[in-house]
Amino acid sequence: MSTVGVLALQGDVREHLVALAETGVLARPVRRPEELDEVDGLVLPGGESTTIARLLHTFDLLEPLRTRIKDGMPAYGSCAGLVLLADRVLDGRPDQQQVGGLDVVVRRNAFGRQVDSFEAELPFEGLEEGPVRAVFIRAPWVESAGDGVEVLARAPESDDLGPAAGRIVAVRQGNVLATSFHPELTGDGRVHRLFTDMVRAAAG
Ligand SMILES: NC(=O)CC[C@H](N)C(=O)O
Repeated sequence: MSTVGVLALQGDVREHLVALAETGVLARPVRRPEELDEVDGLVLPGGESTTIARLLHTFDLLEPLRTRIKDGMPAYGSCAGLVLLADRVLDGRPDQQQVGGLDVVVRRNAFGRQVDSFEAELPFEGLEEGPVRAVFIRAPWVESAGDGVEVLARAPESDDLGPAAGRIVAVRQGNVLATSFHPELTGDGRVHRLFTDMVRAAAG
């Protein structure tokens, strides 16, 4: 059975552990480098990306995590997790250290300037059985994505969203998956299943 970790330094860790376990993998929290060594994939949860980045450094996890992702370990970042996985961040702290791995530019708290939180039904590339109910909470959007990045979902083209309309909110680049929104909060397991399928495929 595959073991999938949730980075458990800050944020909504428990909700991801539950959503992962429902896909049939062994789900466990990761706080130490030895725990990172034992997982086949890792979720970076929502929370506060500046706090998580600082704790990654304090807990000696930043370099090992970068290395594992570079070596092909599947990683899934939701909201703050997307911010951490992006190679570049706009509106982050000037000294913020990125995990990186995803060739995108992300704008932090981007939707927050329009609407602090909102929900929407979004068509999601590769997921059957209809749109995903997406919950956005002070969410980032992907400002631009490199050629190797697949766009999986966009914000609705709604006038209410102003400049946020149509923005990229879900992406995949090889072993790295990320969403601006929080599928762990809706009970719809399809995004977590997509990720654990990536983990099983990588494990062979
Ligand atoms: N719900 C969230 O994860 C919010 C993300 C947060 N605004 C950040 O930039 O870290």
